[in-house]
Amino acid sequence: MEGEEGERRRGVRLCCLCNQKRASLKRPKTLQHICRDCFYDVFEDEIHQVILQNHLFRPGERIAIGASGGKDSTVLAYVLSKLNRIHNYGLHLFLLSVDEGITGYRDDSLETVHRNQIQYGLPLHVVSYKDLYGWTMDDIVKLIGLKNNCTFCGVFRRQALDRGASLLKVDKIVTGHNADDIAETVLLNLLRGDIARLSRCTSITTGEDGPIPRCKPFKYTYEKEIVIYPSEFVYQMNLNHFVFFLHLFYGWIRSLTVSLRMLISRGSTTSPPNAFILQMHIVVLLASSSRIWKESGLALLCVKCRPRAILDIIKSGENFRISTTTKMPEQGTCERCGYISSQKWCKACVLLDGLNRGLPKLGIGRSRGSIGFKNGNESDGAKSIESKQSGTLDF
Ligand SMILES: Nc1ncnc2c1ncn2[C@@H]1O[C@H](COP(=O)(O)OP(=O)(O)OP(=O)(O)O)[C@@H](O)[C@H]1O
Repeated sequence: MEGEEGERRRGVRLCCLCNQKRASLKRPKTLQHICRDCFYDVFEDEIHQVILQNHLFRPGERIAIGASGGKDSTVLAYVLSKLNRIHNYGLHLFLLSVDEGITGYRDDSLETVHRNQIQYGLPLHVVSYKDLYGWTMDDIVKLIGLKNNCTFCGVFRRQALDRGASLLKVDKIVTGHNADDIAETVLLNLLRGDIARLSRCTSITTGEDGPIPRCKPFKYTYEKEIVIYPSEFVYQMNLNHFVFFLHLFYGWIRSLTVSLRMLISRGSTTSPPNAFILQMHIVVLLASSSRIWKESGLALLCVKCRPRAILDIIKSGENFRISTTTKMPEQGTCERCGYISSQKWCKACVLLDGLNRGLPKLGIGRSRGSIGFKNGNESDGAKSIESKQSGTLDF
């Protein structure tokens, strides 16, 4: 108490949650000035509440964490194993990584996943495009060139994660998609008029009718907070802060050089520069639509002053109601591999067929005209559920 009085007298701002310790950061989600301990507590507790309120898991379930080696999935693996331990969820957790075969990018991030396997004591399973499809992304880029290769990467990754998950016999897959990813996807789907995706991109659990459901425990977690959180590792492990930040700095420099290298060689579009280009496209699209600009674009840009903008966009996405007369794609299974598909062949099989026949562009773009709708009603306006990527949620 004396300490608190003393801090006050010295004009030090106290944490607005515990009112005892010195506030050391401004929380990006709420702009509250809080101390480090309270930040870690609220960060973890909010995710715990999201898991409980949405009944994401049941005791005894086997859960695969989609581990890309990036910040989101690394923090997800750490937080989920901690919550599982302290709240006795009773989950069996696994790390599942997809190696797309992108030299200088995925091989680097897989090193992180291998480190996480040891640090968190979680079993790791890696599935590769080379083993599953006979092609690496590097091979595909060589064949198809600079444009459109993200279609291959996205479609194959989605299916590869499902295939890896079924090998592990898991009940669910969790991914590190965060609130910013979801808000971005809502806006993209809105701008593209993609009703089918708009209706499901805000769901915390998707694919319940597919092979393995996918959950997003970070649905309401802000990316900026995920970036702040890792210093918890330092704190918990009593590591030397200098060494940690040196390591972090080294990581940034390394990803910057990889990004620049890929930008110069204009390699695979899964690279960070393309994510940046995509975001730039959104800004341009927002700028060209005055209404959206007013209602959400401006809010997005002013997210620093009005952090709720991200949650509001997610809420608007959740509140969308689809008219009952809108025809939605009919889900079935691929005649070739048995994967979910609204067409005769799933998108991965169409793409793979094109690659193997030396006609890689065969399956790119809308599937109209290539392989007809299963039930023959192609002209009804319903589009393939796997026909194109839309936002960061489709991977
Ligand atoms: N190669 C992969 N292997 C396994 N899971 C993946 C892979 N790529 C993406 N994911 C999953 O999808 C989520 C979102 O992927 P995205 O490509 O948008 O990366 P991100 O937003 O930078 O996330 P991260 O920081 O975890 O890489 C990741 O958090 C991860 O759970």
